[in-house]
Amino acid sequence: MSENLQRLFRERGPVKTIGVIGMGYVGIPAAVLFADAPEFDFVYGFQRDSKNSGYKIGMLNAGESPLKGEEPGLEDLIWKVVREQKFVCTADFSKIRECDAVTLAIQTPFADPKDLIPDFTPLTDGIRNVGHYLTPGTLVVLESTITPGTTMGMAREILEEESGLVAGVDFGLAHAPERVMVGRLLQNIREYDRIVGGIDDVCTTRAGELYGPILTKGELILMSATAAEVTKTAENTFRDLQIAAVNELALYCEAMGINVYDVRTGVASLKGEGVTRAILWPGAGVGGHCLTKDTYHLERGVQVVAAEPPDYPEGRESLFLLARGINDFMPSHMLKLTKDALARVGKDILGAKIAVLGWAFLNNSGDARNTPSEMYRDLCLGEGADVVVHDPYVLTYPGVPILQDADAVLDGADVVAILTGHSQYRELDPVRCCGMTGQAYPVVVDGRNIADPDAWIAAGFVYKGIGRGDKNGHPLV
Ligand SMILES: NC(=O)C1=CN([C@@H]2O[C@H](COP(=O)(O)OP(=O)(O)OC[C@H]3O[C@@H](n4cnc5c(N)ncnc54)[C@H](O)[C@@H]3O)[C@@H](O)[C@H]2O)C=CC1
Ligand SMILES: CC(=O)N[C@@H]1[C@@H](OP(=O)(O)OP(=O)(O)OC[C@H]2O[C@@H](n3ccc(=O)[nH]c3=O)[C@H](O)[C@@H]2O)O[C@H](C(=O)O)[C@@H](O)[C@@H]1O
Repeated sequence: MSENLQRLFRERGPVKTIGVIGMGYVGIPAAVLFADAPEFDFVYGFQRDSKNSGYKIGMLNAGESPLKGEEPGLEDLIWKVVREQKFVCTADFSKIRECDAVTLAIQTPFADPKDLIPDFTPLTDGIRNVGHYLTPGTLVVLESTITPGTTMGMAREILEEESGLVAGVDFGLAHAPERVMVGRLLQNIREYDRIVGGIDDVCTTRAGELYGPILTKGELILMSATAAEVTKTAENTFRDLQIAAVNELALYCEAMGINVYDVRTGVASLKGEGVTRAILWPGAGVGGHCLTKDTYHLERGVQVVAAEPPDYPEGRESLFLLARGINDFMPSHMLKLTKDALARVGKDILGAKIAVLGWAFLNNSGDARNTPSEMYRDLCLGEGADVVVHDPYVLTYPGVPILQDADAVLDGADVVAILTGHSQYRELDPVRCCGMTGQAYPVVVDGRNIADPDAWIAAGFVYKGIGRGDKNGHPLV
């Protein structure tokens, strides 16, 4: 069967014209890197002319980047490939007929973060478009983060239905997940190893020929399409698991009256040939666009792909889902630390003013997607507290006033809760902060190991810190 496809690839020759669908954080850098590679002749950037994103077409064709934030080298590269007439952005999907390879980098959000069912509508719309214009001998690659089983399942079915062609016989199909981080898009695509997985070996090889030319330090790692889908979701599932492990350790250390950071230093010191303990950092919770969803993609994937449920300890919850539960528990633990500290000075959380320092989910970032700070704020509001939020990078957030004036947030606060490890919070002067609160014994709850316990206790705070069992029961000064 794949001999036919091999023949078609041979007749077509090496990939020369590429189509990238979805001009976003993933599609734009990929498209211009393909366009800049001497191995390829021309790249179409396909972008639907939608209300929200249609503006990107004009910007890109003028050599400008529509992406927010600093992306070193990206705008120069866009300008270069546009000037050299190696790249054009278009909403004319019929140009797919001219492409030897088409990649799809379309968003795959969750319809409702609570139900964690992915909304593949934009992606299936894109796949349908590709199928409509698909010609024999073309390679189709899904780059979006997808539930394992999607390439071999939904994507293949739609492409075959729309084109009347057969995957693996008339056209190639593969998955090559993205690992880029906003802020270093070009560097990540060039330097990270690239997972490439075809629905069969012929497709995997062809897909490797597509990505090889844009890698500098990165190596190709070839596997099956489903293994590539599992790799992408598992790499974030494992990071979430590592964080959950150290969060659980922090809770134990608090209960045992010891300092989790001493333990962390000790554990991390165990190094040697093949010996490592990838112990990460405990904190107030796990936010972001990746770790908060990819575990659920993996869990759903095993239901889709496995003919039989996996063999697993009877009645035991998935370790990966338990890890998600522990990480999502950390804002509740921050609430418990808050209430315990207030009780130490005869106060109740009802009516207390809580100053939340940090809304972004990541230190020194303005990205607040799925931020644990929101979980903590909601819990405090549910207890009748008055919550004010400070963040130096997040300027607005739907339904939540975010202040950039720390003094205004600290003024009269009963509690100072540090939810994000922004560097500037390390510079806070506890004595001045205590004065700003105007309280006899204000509370500080440190979710990111930012505050020096002794300094804040000496300044008159009731201190609580995640994992700081050695300090959390300190005598009042
Ligand atoms: N942004 C990131 O840092 C990373 C993203 N990813 C994954 O890559 C995928 C893409 O993510 P982003 O680039 O961030 O999304 P994005 O939202 O920035 O870009 C998607 C683009 O596709 C366009 N689009 C949507 N439906 C379309 C259609 N039917 N036809 C043509 N264009 C269409 C949108 O208008 C938008 O311009 C997602 O699955 C995401 O999970 C993976 C790793 C990192
Ligand atoms: C392409 C992609 O999906 N990249 C992922 C991305 O993860 P993300 O942007 O979500 O950042 P992250 O550093 O994992 O942090 C996620 C959340 O976890 C928390 N976090 C992170 C590390 C840690 O030791 N403890 C902890 O509590 C952070 O505060 C944050 O709320 O960036 C990670 C990275 O930068 O290392 C990378 O490992 C992930 O695979």
